[in-house]
Amino acid sequence: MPASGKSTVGVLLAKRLGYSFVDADIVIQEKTGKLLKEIIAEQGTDGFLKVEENVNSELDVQRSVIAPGGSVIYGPKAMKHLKEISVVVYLKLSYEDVKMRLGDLKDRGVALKDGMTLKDLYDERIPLYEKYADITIDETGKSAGVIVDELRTMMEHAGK
Ligand SMILES: Nc1ncnc2c1ncn2[C@@H]1O[C@H](COP(=O)(O)OP(=O)(O)O)[C@@H](O)[C@H]1O
Ligand SMILES: O=C(O)C1=C[C@@H](OP(=O)(O)O)[C@@H](O)[C@H](O)C1
Ligand SMILES: [Mg+2]
Repeated sequence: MPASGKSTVGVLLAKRLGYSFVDADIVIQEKTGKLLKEIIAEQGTDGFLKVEENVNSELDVQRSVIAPGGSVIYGPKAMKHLKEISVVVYLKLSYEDVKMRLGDLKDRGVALKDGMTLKDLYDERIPLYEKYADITIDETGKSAGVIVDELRTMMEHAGK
């Protein structure tokens, strides 16, 4: 989910593992020369999702932690690619915690279709995150440091 801590936890994990860190949102911005919210304003949510799916499908990295945007989950081509090249981690967070962390949805550029509430988005996405996850971590009440420690232990057993 947006604001579940992918970028925060991802960079800490990369440092601990001695890996590179790739934030797919930054790659999108570099490739398009635009802010995410500008892409959404100009091309709509569906247009943004296509750009995001294409960029994530083309990620060609090794020994890296990748933090994609939460909406990457809507792109089957991107998710197939990420499943092939990586261990996919689902950072599980309650609706209340997501809402509290997110703040201004428009400013953050969440891929919210017209008329959809954050709760609708949460309910729509949960089955998708569950479907694609290789590893799931319940983040409730855990600091980023604790989550990184748990992830490192789980990764050792994931074998990819
Ligand atoms: N384990 C955590 N506990 C509390 N707040 C967190 C935790 N991990 C991240 N955050 C905060 O949540 C917000 C969103 O984090 P971010 O890494 O940008 O998420 P994402 O990349 O998944 O959208 C930030 O303000 C960050 O400091
Ligand atoms: O989940 C979403 O709809 C989105 C999450 C954002 O990334 P984070 O998940 O890093 O916040 C970003 O990709 C885009 O603004 C859409
Ligand atoms: Mg992020």
